[in-house]
Amino acid sequence: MPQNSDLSETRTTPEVTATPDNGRESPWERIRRGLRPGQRQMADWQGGSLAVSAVPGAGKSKGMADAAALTIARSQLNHRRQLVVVTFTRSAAANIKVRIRQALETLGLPAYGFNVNTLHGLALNIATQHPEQSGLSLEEATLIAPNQSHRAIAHCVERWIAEHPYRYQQLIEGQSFDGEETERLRRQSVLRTDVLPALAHTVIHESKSSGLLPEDLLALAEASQTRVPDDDYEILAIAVGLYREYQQFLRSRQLIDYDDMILAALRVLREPSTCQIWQERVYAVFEDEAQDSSPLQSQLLELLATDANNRDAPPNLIRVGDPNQAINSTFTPADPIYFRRFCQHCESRGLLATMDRAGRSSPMIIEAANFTLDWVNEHYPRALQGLGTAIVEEALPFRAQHIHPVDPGDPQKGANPAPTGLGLELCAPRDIYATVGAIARRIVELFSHTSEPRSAAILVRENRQGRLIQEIFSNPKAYGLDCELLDRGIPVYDVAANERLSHVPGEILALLNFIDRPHSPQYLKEALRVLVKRQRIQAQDLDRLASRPEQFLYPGPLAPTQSPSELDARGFCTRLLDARIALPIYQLISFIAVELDYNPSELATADKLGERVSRQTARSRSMASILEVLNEIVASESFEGVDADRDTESIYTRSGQVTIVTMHKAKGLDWDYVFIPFLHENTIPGQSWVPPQAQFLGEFTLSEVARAQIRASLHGQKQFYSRRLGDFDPTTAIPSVRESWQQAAALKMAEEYRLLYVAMTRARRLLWMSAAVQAPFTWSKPENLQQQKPCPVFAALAKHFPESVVTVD
Ligand SMILES: Nc1ncnc2c1ncn2[C@@H]1O[C@H](COP(=O)(O)OP(=O)(O)OP(=O)(O)O)[C@@H](O)[C@H]1O
Repeated sequence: MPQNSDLSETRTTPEVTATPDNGRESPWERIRRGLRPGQRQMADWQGGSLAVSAVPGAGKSKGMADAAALTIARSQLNHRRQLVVVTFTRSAAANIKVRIRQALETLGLPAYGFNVNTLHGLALNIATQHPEQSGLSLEEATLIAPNQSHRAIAHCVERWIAEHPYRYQQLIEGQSFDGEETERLRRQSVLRTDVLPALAHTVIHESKSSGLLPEDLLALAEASQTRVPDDDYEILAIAVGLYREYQQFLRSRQLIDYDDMILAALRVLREPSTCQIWQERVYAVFEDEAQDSSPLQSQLLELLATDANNRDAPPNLIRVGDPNQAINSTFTPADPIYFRRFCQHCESRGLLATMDRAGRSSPMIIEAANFTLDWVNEHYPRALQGLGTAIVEEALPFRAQHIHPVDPGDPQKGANPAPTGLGLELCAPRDIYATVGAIARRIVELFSHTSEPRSAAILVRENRQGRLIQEIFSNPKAYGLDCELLDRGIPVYDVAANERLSHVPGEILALLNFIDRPHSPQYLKEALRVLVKRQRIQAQDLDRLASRPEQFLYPGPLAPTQSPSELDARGFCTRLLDARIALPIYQLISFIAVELDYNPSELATADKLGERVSRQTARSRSMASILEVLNEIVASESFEGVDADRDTESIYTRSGQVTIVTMHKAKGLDWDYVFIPFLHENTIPGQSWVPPQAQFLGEFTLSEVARAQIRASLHGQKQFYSRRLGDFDPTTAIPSVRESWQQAAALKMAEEYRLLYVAMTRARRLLWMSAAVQAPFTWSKPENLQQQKPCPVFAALAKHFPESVVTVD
């Protein structure tokens, strides 16, 4: 058990366990009695490691906050010795801080002895307090969060191409190549702007977040050369080159990324003297949303939670999470396998608490969620055929953990509320437009039959679906619908539309880059992408256009005739280039904003951006300085971030309102009525596919194969959850390209099903789900309807709960 050392300030211990003599219940007991069994296990924790595997709505934050307050009281924590609570987002951190304060107040204690942080906030704190050990000084370094089109990635791709002409040529030749010049240019464009940036982005993040240096990746690449016979391109060797170039670029520009911050904090903790200071300062660590942590982050927490005076003892660490709500594993290295293994490890020592009671939803909704989990786990192994039983078991989409309604006498008021309507309603409208009409009618019905405050949300898989719903709601007559949602004064809050403002600087930068260097295939393609996204030009083969900028923009008399959509795109691009000559440089931003058909708030954002750029470039107003400032704005992020003070949760879940939000963003929230439309097989679970323009490389994508190979190799390490991580063994099994692609497909499928599960478990009183008979093949062309198969789980639910199937017009 952790020891208290050097307490210069002491707290008055509340009545910790006993009932006071007067027979009245102590505040301590009151808090403890108000907890559910799994929450109580957390509250009674007195040291060592504990895994808490919770179901949706089980009360993870409530349990953690109360357990934190009781621990602070019991161990008399103070400013010098603290409990560190780690959450995934800033808003969750703010939320839990308030709850801990409230619980301490109930105990009659002042609000200190704890520190709530996000993982990155914590790492930054550690790293900047010891700049010599961490090698990190924020005064000199700039923090970046590179995405695939970030200049750091573009730079490393260009450098790699220059340094590796032979490998690059091999990629251009792909599976077969007849040497035709236009095709060569097209392939170059695809490699430069899509394939290699995606590979770089995936591999760098995956490796860095797992503590793998370029040398480690090189060892893996060398091992794979002898073991993976179908790897013609030696994908991991390419990845090593990209990773090295990226690191070099960051060093030369004094840039750091988020993984560097964790690594910097780890450097501090690897230094015995500073490690001692931190370990003495930290009494224990409580981690929320543990399923979303990367291996390196877990390593940091374990080190921090280790008792300075007894380093061989298990770390004083509670990790709370729900492996079934892991929905970041295909775009971050946070694979749910790590938290599951931690749970197994603790379970074998009797140190696993399970929070499987949840009061959020009506029993019918709980039944539907449990059914989904079982159905998917049962049918999913087919997707993993040929991968070996051990992998299949660990890679099942869900931990076999059912949600149970709360016990009688549960402290949560109104737990497991009575259902509204059927509780679960499933329907198959004739098409997507009829779907939106049916949702609108049902919402009007639901809101007009109650005077109670009720909230509703429509959860979509992607923003384009949300945009269409909003469009139909605003103008139902144009779609032949009679929908009175807005007439009734029911407000609709479209989360994506309100967040679109954050895209403004990036879009403007893309167009300015093109105006500055129109002959760069990369900048031309980025600009065309923005124009397609903003629906200013039609979707078309952008690589073909971008591979010969000169010919596309200024075709000579012998050039092939351009199609109407190409002509349109060209017209747009040349207009932008003319503006460069016709307008003063400082007016270009406003000009672009108008050309992109921004709405009033986007225009205002662009104006504000223009002002800032103009202020920062007052001394030398050249295109180069404008681009530099804009790049800085787009690329750098500060911790005191944009949304820090906005209580988005309460905006999203306001009663009387309908919120349109993606399933990803809905995580952690709940509504009385939840609508999940457009459940088709081609979106959930969808399919792994290779974009047609990249098929010359083969029937797989390089980035997904590399990710699967790195992960398989990491997962082979049995001690993965442990502090002894670091002895990376590249000789563990590396799957072939074919197997890796299959594993990538399985990972995606599992994640899609977990996403659906997260969406379903947001509902309190009514869960309405639908799969229209006619739906688009792709949501970039929603008007192209065709018969679509429902998502297999939807079909299974309809079969299993026939009484929930309703018909709509
Ligand atoms: N012991 C309890 N007493 C009273 N209310 C509780 C208790 N435990 C949980 N609740 C309530 O249950 C609801 C769900 O809790 P919470 O949001 O913490 O769940 P969660 O586990 O984080 O859910 P999810 O993982 O689905 O986001 C909250 O309204 C919370 O106040």
